[in-house]
Amino acid sequence: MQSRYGVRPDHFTRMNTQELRDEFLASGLMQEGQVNLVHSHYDRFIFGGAVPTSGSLQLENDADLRADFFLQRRELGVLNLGGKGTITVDGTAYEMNRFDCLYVGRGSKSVTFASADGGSPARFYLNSAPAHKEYPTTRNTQDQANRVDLGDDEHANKRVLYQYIHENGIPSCQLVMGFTELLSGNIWNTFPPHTHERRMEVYLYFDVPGDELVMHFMGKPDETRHLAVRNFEAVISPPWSIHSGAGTANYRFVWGMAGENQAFSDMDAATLGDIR
Ligand SMILES: O=C(O)C(=O)C[C@H](O)C(=O)CO
Ligand SMILES: [Zn+2]
Repeated sequence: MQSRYGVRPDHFTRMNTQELRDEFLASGLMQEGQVNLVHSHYDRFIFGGAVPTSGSLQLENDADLRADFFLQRRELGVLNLGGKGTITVDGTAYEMNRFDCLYVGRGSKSVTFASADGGSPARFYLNSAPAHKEYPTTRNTQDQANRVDLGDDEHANKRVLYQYIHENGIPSCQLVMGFTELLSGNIWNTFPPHTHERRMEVYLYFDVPGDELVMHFMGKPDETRHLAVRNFEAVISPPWSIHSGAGTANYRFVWGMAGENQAFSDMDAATLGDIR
């Protein structure tokens, strides 16, 4: 598991492109036959990918957690972004179709991932945060997620949010998780942007076609920088940073948050006039 230690806003403005990418961008998360995890020290959020092919993969404990097992003091959210698969939690198997989400409660000792067809593997995207109590392990389909329609064609930001783990959905200690899809011909996400000093957030971009990319914007609203992001790359957003993107084509992205509260609407909106 890689560690990312975090940066102050005044330090952030002095970083060059490579330094920004090294600190905030995570690549290579979805490698076939592997589990790859990144541990951000913002809210101790762990994110990554598990792509089982011929055999199953285990969510292994990590020495950095000083725990007896990975979920001893943590909760986990998993979204399947690939082919059909199964997640087995302490002996109970959950069938996972594309866009099914599984919440796994604190205290679960064994979590394994498998694909129905290794040639078209499940691509499990994982978000985990420290947890103070156990909530039930729960699977929801895309139909069970809360749908929120945002944006309009005039601003090229028409998009649909699917909220799975949130205040009025699957209950959790602090994890909030779902994904957003841009409708055809639309390219902007989360613009005008916002910050939420109470929560950090990670975006994983996916279904970015071919060589297309998303220019992801971050920083305080009046000191923005950008990262060029490809398919299955994630960006860590510190609580003080906007998180927004414009693609050269349309795309989807998973958002996951942890921190002080779970109120999705607790955002400090930036106006277009604030952005520099
Ligand atoms: O398209 C959007 O707008 C989003 O998906 C916003 C994220 O969900 C977010 O930033 C929540 O804080
Ligand atoms: Zn946000």
